[in-house]
Amino acid sequence: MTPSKRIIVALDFATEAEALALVERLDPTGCRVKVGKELFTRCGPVFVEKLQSCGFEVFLDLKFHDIPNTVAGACAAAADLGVWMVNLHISGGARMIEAARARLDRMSSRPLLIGVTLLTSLNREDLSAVGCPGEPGERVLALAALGHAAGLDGVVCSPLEAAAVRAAQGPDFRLVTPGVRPAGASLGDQVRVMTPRDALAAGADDLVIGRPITEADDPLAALRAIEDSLMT
Ligand SMILES: O=C(O)c1cc(=O)[nH]c(=O)n1[C@@H]1O[C@H](COP(=O)(O)O)[C@@H](O)[C@H]1O
Repeated sequence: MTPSKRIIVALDFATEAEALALVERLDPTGCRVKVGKELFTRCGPVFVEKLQSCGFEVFLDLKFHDIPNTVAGACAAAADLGVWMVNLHISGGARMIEAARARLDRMSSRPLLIGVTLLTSLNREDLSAVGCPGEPGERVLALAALGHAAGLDGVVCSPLEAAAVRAAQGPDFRLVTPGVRPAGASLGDQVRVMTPRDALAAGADDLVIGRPITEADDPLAALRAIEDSLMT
């Protein structure tokens, strides 16, 4: 796989027109795209199908978190939609993940099932405030282990935790990392971040990148600059 195919462009737009304006300039053989809560709530499955008909592999990022039966059904719906990757929150527990995986395994083809460990917008203080004292890295490692044992194909984590998760979970466990910022780029609400190049070096398989591309004056040039930074 070329380094550029490692990039998943987060289509966090308010309208289909804005998303399409960028997507029409992207090469589906060079990157993947992510549809998250905002765009999916506005445009729904029809927009995902439109992306797929243009040749894009779609990461459906709805971060399911509910009782096992409900999450299993939602994952089956994602599989029916034909998406490449779907995610859930590992904090929903082992039985929720096992139910999702079991339902997907009964289907003729299924998306990669990925679990969110700890949102990249959270730091130690945020964790403590919601009753989970301790280091973010420790919590990520524990959740990744739980998720792997319950049947996940991989996890979403910050690139800061990628090397430790890779060491603990082995080479075949997929590491999807948002919290990626080119040197000097605005962090926005992200807290646990690394540059694209450092994230890859730390062992990330997929780099999820949104605003550094979508909010750039020239999004395509921003994407190309990130791709170039991965080659050098
Ligand atoms: O699951 C995700 O994709 C995700 C998990 C996480 O912990 N942090 C995180 O930022 N994301 C998503 O990754 C994208 C990052 O976007 P930017 O911060 O604009 O690069 C957003 O669409 C988030 O919803």
